[in-house]
Amino acid sequence: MDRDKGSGGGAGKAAGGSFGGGSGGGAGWDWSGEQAATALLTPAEMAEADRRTMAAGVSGHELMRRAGAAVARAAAVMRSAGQPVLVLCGPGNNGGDGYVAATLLKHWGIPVTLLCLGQPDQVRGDAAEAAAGWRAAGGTIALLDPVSFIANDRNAPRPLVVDALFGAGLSRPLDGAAAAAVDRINASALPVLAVDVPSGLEGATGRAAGPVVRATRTVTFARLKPGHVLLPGRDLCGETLLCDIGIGNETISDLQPKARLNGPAAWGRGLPQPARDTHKYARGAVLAVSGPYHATGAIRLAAEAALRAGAGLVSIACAPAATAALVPHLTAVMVRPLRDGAAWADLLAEPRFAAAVIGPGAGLGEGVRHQVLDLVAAPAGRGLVLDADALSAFAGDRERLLGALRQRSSPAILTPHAGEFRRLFPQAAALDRLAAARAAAREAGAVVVLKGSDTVIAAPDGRAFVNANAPAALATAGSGDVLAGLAAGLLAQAVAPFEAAAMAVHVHGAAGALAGAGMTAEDLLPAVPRALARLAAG
Ligand SMILES: NC(=O)C1=CN([C@@H]2O[C@H](COP(=O)(O)OP(=O)(O)OC[C@H]3O[C@@H](n4cnc5c(N)ncnc54)[C@H](O)[C@@H]3O)[C@@H](O)[C@H]2O)[C@@H](O)CC1
Ligand SMILES: [K+]
Repeated sequence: MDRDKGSGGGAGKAAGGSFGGGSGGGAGWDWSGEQAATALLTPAEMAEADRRTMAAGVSGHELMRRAGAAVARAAAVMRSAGQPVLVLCGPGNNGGDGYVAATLLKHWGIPVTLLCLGQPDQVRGDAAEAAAGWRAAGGTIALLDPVSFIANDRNAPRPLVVDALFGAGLSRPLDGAAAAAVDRINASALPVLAVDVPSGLEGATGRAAGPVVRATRTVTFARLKPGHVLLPGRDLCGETLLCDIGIGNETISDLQPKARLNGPAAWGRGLPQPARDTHKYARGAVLAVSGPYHATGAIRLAAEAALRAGAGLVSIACAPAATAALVPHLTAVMVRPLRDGAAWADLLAEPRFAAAVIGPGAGLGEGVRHQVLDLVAAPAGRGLVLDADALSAFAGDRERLLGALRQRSSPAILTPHAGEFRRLFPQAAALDRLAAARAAAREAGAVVVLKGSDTVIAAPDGRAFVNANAPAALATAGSGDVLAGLAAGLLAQAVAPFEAAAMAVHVHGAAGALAGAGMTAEDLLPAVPRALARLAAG
């Protein structure tokens, strides 16, 4: 199969490094178990998996046959009774899948029309063979005229559109006839089944630099790609169906992919469970640092979330003036008023605290910067979550924070939303979200949780989880404070920072789904134990 040609020159090279297979490509991630199913493959990695599968003896034609058959099955299920199917084929192997699907649908007695973008005699390799198969089955290939290919006539039958124009081989934004065709598809409001990715979408990033098909459903092969879960790609795909085309787990794990879909199957371990004979001191203590009197609510949310995540004890350190605002609203969480610098130093030196969280409601002054830097420099082994103001306070002095973070032996967790991220990592912010979080994590030597509906959790070595379980209702005041607290609570239980961050994000999303529409951050707190119970039950 002539795939290298259409893969933008990327075959054999993943963005940002060579494929694994021995030279430490994705060191630190075990791919031997069910985690292999959670890999998110870049189009370049997918093309390489395809090439290796072919080298192992499965022909390119056979791979295309399997992919096309999966598309045909999906189309047959999706169309309503009597509905015709309109298959739109592009010039590469994505179009090849379309020819195979059209041939099968015709065999099954389903009315199919096939239109081809560009000259059919320019189709090469396996796609040309698939086109020949379609012709041999009695099919005709007409040229796609972007102006007229979808009838305006309201009485004409409304077909199911199979979008096999461009897939993983997209090498530049769509323009000309391709762009016009995409615009026409989108304006038609017809149901669309996209092959691999909606045409125009970048599989590696979930972005589209030009026109892109808005699909109802997308069939993809072997593994999800980042573009299926990152926004806006996830929305443009509609419902995504993943189909096996016989690319083995071993082939994929040999590539040592650097991204996973976040969730229990991806972590390689479960959430921490208390031992039967444990006690509160053994479950890990969290130190949460409060802001001033008028801004104590945020740290209370974080502190209570840390307790619910399983920390044995949580103490909020605060200025004496803030005590009166905190105490009436707390029960299990303890309050530690700090009368002077000596008390702060004593607190930092207490070995009991396994993790700390600072930032929610903290304020932006030099005092906060000092507290943050003291915590960053705290004894090795203490986990640290920096959120909100703990990040924004360094907007004009970023190197001071990043330099200190890089000195840590165990990475801190940074949990910026897009605005905080831009302030701290202005250069990385121009990249796509996956690349941005990775660049920031590398620069800071920290785990970076770039928050959003498609939160990316990146480690300094380039590994990343992409999260997709967050309901829109999570975008509410105080929600991030709960997330920061969950991460601190997991760090306190000796979960490693990268996994703790990924678990916190997933639990946060699951709690949000349970709390439901109209929820507030307070509602998230009681939903956390319910989310944990569901996750524990599998
Ligand atoms: N494991 C795999 O890699 C498999 C891939 N398959 C299919 O093969 C597809 C990838 O095939 P290809 O690599 O041939 O790529 P595509 O079919 O996505 O597109 C490649 C062609 O489009 C042209 N092109 C790229 N961007 C363009 C633009 N903006 N405007 C106009 N022309 C443009 C290229 O020059 C090339 O001719 C996948 O998406 C999938 O559908 C399946 O057949 C099964 C297995
Ligand atoms: K497509």
